[in-house]
Amino acid sequence: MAKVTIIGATGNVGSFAAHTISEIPHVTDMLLMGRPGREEFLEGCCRDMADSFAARGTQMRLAHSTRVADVEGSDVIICTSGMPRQVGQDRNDLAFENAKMVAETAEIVGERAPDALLFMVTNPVDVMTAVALKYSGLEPRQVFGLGTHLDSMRLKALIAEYFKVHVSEVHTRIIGEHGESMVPLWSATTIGGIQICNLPTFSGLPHREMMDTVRSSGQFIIKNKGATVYGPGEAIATLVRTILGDENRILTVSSYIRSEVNGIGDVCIGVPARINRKGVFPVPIKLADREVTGFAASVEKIRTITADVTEKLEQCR
Ligand SMILES: NC(=O)c1ccc[n+]([C@@H]2O[C@H](COP(=O)([O-])OP(=O)(O)OC[C@H]3O[C@@H](n4cnc5c(N)ncnc54)[C@H](O)[C@@H]3O)[C@@H](O)[C@H]2O)c1
Ligand SMILES: O=C(O)C[C@H](O)C(=O)O
Repeated sequence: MAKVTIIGATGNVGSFAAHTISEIPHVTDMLLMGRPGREEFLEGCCRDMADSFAARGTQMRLAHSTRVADVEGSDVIICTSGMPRQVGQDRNDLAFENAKMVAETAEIVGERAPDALLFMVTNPVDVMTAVALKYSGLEPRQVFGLGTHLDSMRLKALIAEYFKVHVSEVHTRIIGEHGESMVPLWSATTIGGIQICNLPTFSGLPHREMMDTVRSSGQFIIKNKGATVYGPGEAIATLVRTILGDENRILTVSSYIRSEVNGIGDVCIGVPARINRKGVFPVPIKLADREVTGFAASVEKIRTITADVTEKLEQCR
């Protein structure tokens, strides 16, 4: 039995995520939240969703609101509100504008729903996770972001296609920034449980091209259809299912690390974490030398942007 709130439910990602989450059996209540002035649109969303529930036989209480204070009683709060990037923009270009909204929202969430898990989707997601953690006052296990889970899914699909195997046979991870400096962990990539470097065909794998495709996927989709929706929506639902099912799966999300990755820490960034009903728990790992160099650079980049945004936020408060 759980209540899930989606802040930004009138947007592209929020509205599709609401629909995918409505298929999770643990969810008994869903609150769709939008900005003041969007009441009619939210009513329309609820009515439309109720029609789909009727077709599927889903039984769920559905409500809408434009007051963030109504998050009270939520088990999971997903923040998808904020500006998306336009063609040619980097996700980090959105940092300060979205941080203002995230800080304000997170403060209210911290006051009204101190036991909830706060799940950030808004970009740049690693920086927004840090801002949400700071301003909500919640514990690090309670605040996390979609991180490199979506990038890991994208890479997994490309590897499965290359080796002509089902995606469930592929385990792989991308860590670091959900952005240009992301780092693939080839050392942690397996197919059918066999390390990828022990497969003779590995030498022909177009690593660089695959990572170029993953890095540019968001931009490609935005250019062609305006927004990325289905991938993020399904990725969000996977995380919510993992939490509410208390599944203890290890997924790669943006989380506050102290020193879990080769002693590197004090940043919110994409890392493997065990996820259950209590929240998100980064798994201590030791990376190969080449991977550490890439990860350290990614951490440095995110730490610098986070510090800059936080300083600017403090100045305008
Ligand atoms: N982390 C990821 O993997 C991932 C994936 C997809 C999208 N995103 C991010 O999610 C966010 C939403 O993307 P979208 O395509 O749904 O955008 P969208 O424009 O369709 O929706 C944005 C929503 O946020 C609301 N909003 C915008 N500015 C706001 C503000 N200042 N205060 C309150 N609400 C505000 C809008 O009313 C709307 O409901 C973007 O930041 C986007 O980059 C992240
Ligand atoms: O690329 C974007 O801006 C949206 C999202 O982060 C994505 O990777 O799909």
